[in-house]
Amino acid sequence: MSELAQEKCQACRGDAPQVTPEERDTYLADLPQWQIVERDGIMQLERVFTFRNFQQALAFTNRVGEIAEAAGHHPALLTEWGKVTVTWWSHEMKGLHKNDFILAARTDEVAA
Ligand SMILES: C[C@H](O)[C@H](O)[C@H]1CNC2=NC(N)=NC(=O)C2=N1
Repeated sequence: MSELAQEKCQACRGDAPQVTPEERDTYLADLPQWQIVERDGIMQLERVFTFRNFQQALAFTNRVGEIAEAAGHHPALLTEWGKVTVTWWSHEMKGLHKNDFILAARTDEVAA
C-alpha cells in the first residue's frame, strides 16, 4: 500500500485548507496516472481506468463506492463499457484537499 493511501482523511469542511501548489506537486508524484483538471473554476483530480467489459468497470465502481463511504468523501464516477472516469475534489471547499489525493491513492489500490 502506498504511504498516501494509508493516511487518515479529515472531515469535509468548507473552511479546510486547500493544498498549496507545492503540496499538490508532491502528492501528484505518487499518483502519476492522475491529472488535475479545472471545471467551472474548481480544481479536480481525475483518472480514467480501463477494463475488459462493463461488468468489470461496474465492479470497480462499486469498490470505489465502498472506500468513499468508509471515508465519508465521495467522487464523481462515470461508468461506461470498459471504462470508468473517477474524479475527486472537495465539494464543500470547491477545490482540492489532501483528502482527494489520499482517496485517489486508495482508488489506485482497488483497481489493481
Ligand atoms: C455531510 C457530508 O459528510 C459532507 O457533505 C461530505 C460528503 N462527501 C463529500 N465528498 C466530497 N468529495 N466533498 C465534500 O465536500 C463532501 N462532503
